Amino acid sequence: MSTGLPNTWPRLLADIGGTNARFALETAPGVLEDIQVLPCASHPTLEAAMRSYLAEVGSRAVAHAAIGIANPVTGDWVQMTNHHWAFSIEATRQALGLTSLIVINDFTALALSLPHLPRKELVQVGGGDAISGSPLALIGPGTGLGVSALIPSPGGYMPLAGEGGHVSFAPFDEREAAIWRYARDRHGHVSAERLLSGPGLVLIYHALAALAGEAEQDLSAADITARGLSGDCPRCRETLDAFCAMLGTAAANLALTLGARGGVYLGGGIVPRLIDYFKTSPFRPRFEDKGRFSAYLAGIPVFVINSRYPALIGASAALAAHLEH
Ligand SMILES: Nc1ncnc2c1ncn2[C@@H]1O[C@H](COP(=O)(O)OP(=O)(O)OP(=O)(O)O)[C@@H](O)[C@H]1O
Repeated sequence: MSTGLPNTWPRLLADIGGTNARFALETAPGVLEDIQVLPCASHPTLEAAMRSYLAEVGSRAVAHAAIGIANPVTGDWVQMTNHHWAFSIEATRQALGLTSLIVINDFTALALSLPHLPRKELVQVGGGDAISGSPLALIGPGTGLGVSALIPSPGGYMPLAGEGGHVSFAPFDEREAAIWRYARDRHGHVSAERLLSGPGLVLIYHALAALAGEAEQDLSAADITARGLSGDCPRCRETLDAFCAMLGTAAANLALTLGARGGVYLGGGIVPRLIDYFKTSPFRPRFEDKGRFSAYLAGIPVFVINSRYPALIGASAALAAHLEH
């Protein structure tokens, strides 16, 4: 059934993370204009942020909108995992006078963008060629840890809508077992996201400082990165090395689970900020350190997504598919 007026432009696209909300107007297929990034904390609700953006860009009539958001989307009521925004999709659609509003997980949106990203915006970190017709895995640390994939099907790629950031963290060696114990003593269940995220960088730093019997400093994730990369703080550097190694384990686990010989894509806001260091960090050796499956993993290319607004491109693809059916 047609959803009505599918060719009405502009369309409103949004990518809502735990820290930032990114908005754009799509004025023709794949053409994004007026991209703005608003801190989520500056607005009491998503609807208020959307209204503020639309007012800012001039109140052009928008009929269709798509949102990728950092939480599971299981029905009409949406509750963010790492921020307090919560809303009804239908009430928001009506309040904003939209004909259609679709809401999908932000990493489902990011997965949908993968076939559309220019090669020059992907930084390959090891491995061989992608095997066409195979699944593409996606994992990305930011405020949280997003996970998704594209699975080939006769009708094209199908995106996964899972919550793979919340699987249990799997320590690889004694140091990681000690970090796991430190985290479990404070938080109970230790998910992968607990350590592989911006807050996770801080937690790993605290754990390593405590294990070394050092007084920890009050450092943010960005501070740890800056000091680790500049060489000013060996414990910060150890934190980055541990973080990248743990991400290698998590990415390889995902690749094995999915048979992702089409490649593993790394999204989120953290890895692109570390990109030069990341290429020679413990990430890739750890990715391949999987016993009898080391050769299998050695062939899989890893691509760091170095695009500015990739999830908006995925939201555009999701909306186009929705309006065509
Ligand atoms: N230079 C840096 N190095 C490492 N981490 C950083 C740096 N700058 C910011 N961060 C962390 O990155 C996280 C924000 O990630 P991102 O830019 O992906 O935002 P987001 O899209 O709002 O997050 P998400 O989609 O995961 O909810 C925050 O936890 C922040 O502390």
